[in-house]
Amino acid sequence: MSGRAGSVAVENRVLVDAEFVASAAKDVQVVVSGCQTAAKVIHEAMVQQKYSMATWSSHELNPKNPDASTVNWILTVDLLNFSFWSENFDSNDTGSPDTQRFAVEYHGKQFTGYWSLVAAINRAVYEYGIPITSPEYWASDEFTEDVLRKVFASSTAEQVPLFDERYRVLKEAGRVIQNELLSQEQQQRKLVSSTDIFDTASSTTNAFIDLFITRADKSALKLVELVSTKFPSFCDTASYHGRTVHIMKRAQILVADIWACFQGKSYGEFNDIDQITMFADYRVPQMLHSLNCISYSTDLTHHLTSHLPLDNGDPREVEIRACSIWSVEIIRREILAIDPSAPINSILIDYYLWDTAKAIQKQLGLDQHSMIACHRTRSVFY
Ligand SMILES: Nc1nc2c(c(CN[C@H]3C=C[C@H](O)[C@@H]3O)cn2[C@@H]2O[C@H](COP(=O)(O)O)[C@@H](O)[C@H]2O)c(=O)[nH]1
Repeated sequence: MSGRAGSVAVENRVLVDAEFVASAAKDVQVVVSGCQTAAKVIHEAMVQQKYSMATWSSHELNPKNPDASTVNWILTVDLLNFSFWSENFDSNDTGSPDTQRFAVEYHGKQFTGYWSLVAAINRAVYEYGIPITSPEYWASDEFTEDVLRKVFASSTAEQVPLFDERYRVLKEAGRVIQNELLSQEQQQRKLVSSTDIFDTASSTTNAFIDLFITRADKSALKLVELVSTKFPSFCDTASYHGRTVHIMKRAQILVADIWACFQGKSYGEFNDIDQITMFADYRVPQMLHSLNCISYSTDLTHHLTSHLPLDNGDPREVEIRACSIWSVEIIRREILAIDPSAPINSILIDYYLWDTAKAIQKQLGLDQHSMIACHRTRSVFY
């Protein structure tokens, strides 16, 4: 499977590798019959709910009238979009701040999980006046651990997981963008005979747009490749059976969030967006398992229900993530077989499954008996 991007075909490594792992997996199986059944249910629900890329902006905390600065907002969120599950609190994964799991108070409400991150970013920008979405700020001496501690100030006993890694990821991203700007200016200087006509004042505000989105030339796969090559924290791969497999969860959701936020136009225009796969996090696999799209071995089931940790890169963790990607690909193909004109892709199927899992958590207060526990991997990749 390859995306046709501009003149050069960019191979869809994530999908090729997901199929490879699914065919070799021992502890996780993709249940094709379950995917076919789920495809009908998901398709009908998405039609009924009018679920589309516009749903992204309907979320309370997501930006409504996007402009160039919104790209930096999305970049910030998706650089930090990892590992919100609680080690010692909320063992039934209810998502409630009453369990004292990490929570952020914003606009008089408590947000946990992924939404605690978005609330923290919005609170920093709009209430604290901290320019936390500026790559120039990340690279500056003003941005210290104490500032980030204020950004992630918790309203419960638990602090944000992986605080040190979050600080390192932003600092690293600031340096990457600064270095990219520098080398671009040096190249441009070489091209210009005399520097007096060359405007050296480069704006880092739009640096990510100029250095990455523009260079990707409307190819989603190219943009995934660019960010995962330049930003180590986006380079989400694993070694499985001696082969490097590409998962690229945050690089792909970064592209998807830009596409959805700008509704496929402006900075969100990509000619191969349908090549982006499901985002291999820890929440959607739980939903796919409950829909019988993937199944776990007895040993793995016991491991998860016992809340035992699973290392990033453990073959079982790679199988959960890759089989989830492959099962959503089968669901996508099944929906298009039912309705070839359905305006869906793996992004929207994923968003729908994630939003639905969160709605179930909120309504039922997820307990171990209704859905299998999420796998517990501490990682900056998801
Ligand atoms: N596969 C997939 N994973 C996603 C998302 C999102 C947020 N997207 C929302 C924004 C706009 C869209 O409409 C979605 O509503 C976060 N995550 C991941 O989940 C985990 C957090 O879970 P919990 O601790 O329970 O909140 C963590 O790994 C995080 O990286 C998604 O959409 N798909």
